[in-house]
Amino acid sequence: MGIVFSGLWNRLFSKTEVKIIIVGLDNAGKTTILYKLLMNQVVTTTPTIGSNVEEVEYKNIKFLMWDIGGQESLRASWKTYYINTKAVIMVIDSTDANRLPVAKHELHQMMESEQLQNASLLVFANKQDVKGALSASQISEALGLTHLKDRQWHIQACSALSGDGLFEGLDWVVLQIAN
Ligand SMILES: Nc1nc2c(ncn2[C@@H]2O[C@H](COP(=O)(O)OP(=O)(O)OP(=O)(O)O)[C@@H](O)[C@H]2O)c(=O)[nH]1
Ligand SMILES: [Mg+2]
Repeated sequence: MGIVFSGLWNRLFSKTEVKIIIVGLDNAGKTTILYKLLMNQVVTTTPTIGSNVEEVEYKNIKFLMWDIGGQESLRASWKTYYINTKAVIMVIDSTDANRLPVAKHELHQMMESEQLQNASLLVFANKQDVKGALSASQISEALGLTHLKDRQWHIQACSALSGDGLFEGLDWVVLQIAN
């Protein structure tokens, strides 16, 4: 049974490339997350101008992950990355309570896009290793996730430094894609 299932899984996904975009405000930890997923290493980052793109293979799925710069002046360009996106990963700095309203605004605006209508949404409540970080449920509340209409969404607490929570989040994306 397991062999039959994994054969089916391979046939479904082995040649497919699944596009993911990683968005969020500057300093949220997007680039750190991308390279932790890719290499299991914490890299030294500088603010992303434009984007980084990497292929991350997980559970026999090839994810094409676009990490997009989050500075204010770059946010208008996020929409140029939307086409064919299967999942959006929104990264939140859980220690940056002051800018949660800005993150909420960007998120809800993005979710109105026609091109993202069928995309699943994974929110990473990042930097959980920092004392005093807001919990995933506090972030969920602040972002108004329950108000999103017709959207498969999930919030996952994580730390890009330790890696805790990252693959749990990706497991949820895998399930959405399989469905
Ligand atoms: N303590 C802690 N620091 C983190 C974590 N993730 C990222 N950082 C730090 O946060 C800073 C910003 O990380 P980046 O990955 O460059 O942030 P970004 O979201 O890519 O930022 P932009 O490219 O400007 O949009 C860096 O100093 C990281 O080391 C985390 O989980 N915990
Ligand atoms: Mg970056």
